[in-house]
Amino acid sequence: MTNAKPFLSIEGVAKRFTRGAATTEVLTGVNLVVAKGEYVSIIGHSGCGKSTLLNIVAGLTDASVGGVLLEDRQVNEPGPDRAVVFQNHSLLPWLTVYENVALAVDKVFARTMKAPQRREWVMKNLELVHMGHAKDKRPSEISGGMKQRVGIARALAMEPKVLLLDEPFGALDALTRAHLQDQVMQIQANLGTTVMMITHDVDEAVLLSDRIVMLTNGPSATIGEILDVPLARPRDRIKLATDPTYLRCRQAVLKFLYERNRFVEAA
Ligand SMILES: Nc1ncnc2c1ncn2[C@@H]1O[C@H](COP(=O)(O)OP(=O)(O)OP(=O)(O)O)[C@@H](O)[C@H]1O
Repeated sequence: MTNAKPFLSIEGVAKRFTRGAATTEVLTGVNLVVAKGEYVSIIGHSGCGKSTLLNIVAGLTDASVGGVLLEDRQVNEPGPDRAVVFQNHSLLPWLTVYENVALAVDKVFARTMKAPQRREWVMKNLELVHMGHAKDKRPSEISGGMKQRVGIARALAMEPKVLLLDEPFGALDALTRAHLQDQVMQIQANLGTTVMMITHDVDEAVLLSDRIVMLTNGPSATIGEILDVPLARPRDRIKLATDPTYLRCRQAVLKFLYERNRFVEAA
C-alpha cells in the first residue's frame, strides 16, 4: 500500500517517561502512515513500547515529541473516532452485555439517533459478534472470549474511524482465539474498518494484517522494518499454513524478532 492516502499519520513521535530524576526514552522517531481500511499490526518484544504507541494514537498518552493526525486533525485526547479494545476485558461488571454496549452508543449517538434506533444499533452490533443471545447476561456470567466479543461490539458500535486493538486475543485459549480472529477478519472485510493491532503472535500478525510494523527493542524503540503481507482476502488459516507467501512473511517477522532484535531482558 505504498500509494495509500494518509488517513492516520504518526509523525516523528517520541515518548519519554520521567520518574524523579530518571528519564527513560521509550519511543523515538516513529513515523507511520496508515491508509483508510488498512489492517496494520505492531509487533515487538515485551516492553518495547507497543502499548505506549497505541495509547498515543488513542489520545490516552501525550507524545513528548511529534504527534498523530487523523484525517488531518491532531489527536489530543481520547475520542469515539478511535475506539480501543484492551486485552483485559474492560466491561463494567454491574451492567449487562446489552447495557455495556448501550452506554457507548447512547453517549456517541445521543443527538443523531432516536432511542429505538439506538436500541436496534446495539443489537445489530451484538449480532455482528454473535452475542445477541447473551444480551441480558452480566460479564461474570460469560467466558473470556465472549467478553472480548462484547468489547469488540462496543468498539464497533461507536463507528470509529480507527479500531485500536491492544492484544485483544492475548488472554484467550487457542481455539477461541482462532475463532475470534476469523470473526474480526470478516467484520473488517464487511465494514472496511481501519485497524491498528498490537500483538506478540507472529501467526496472528501475518494472518490478519496488510502490513506488519516491527519495533526495535527499547529503550528508544523505533520502527525497524515494515513488512507488506500480499495475501489475498478472505484468508483461510488452514490453506495459508502451507502457502509460500505466508511462510515467507512469517519467516521475515521471526528473523526480525529473533535474529536481528533478540530480546534481552532489561536489568
Ligand atoms: N506511565 C508510565 N510511566 C513510566 N514508564 C512507563 C509508563 N508506561 C509505560 N512505561 C514504560 O515504557 C516501556 C514500554 O511500555 P509498553 O507497555 O508500551 O510496552 P509494550 O511493548 O506494550 O510491552 P508488553 O508487550 O509487555 O505489553 C516499559 O519499559 C514501561 O515500563
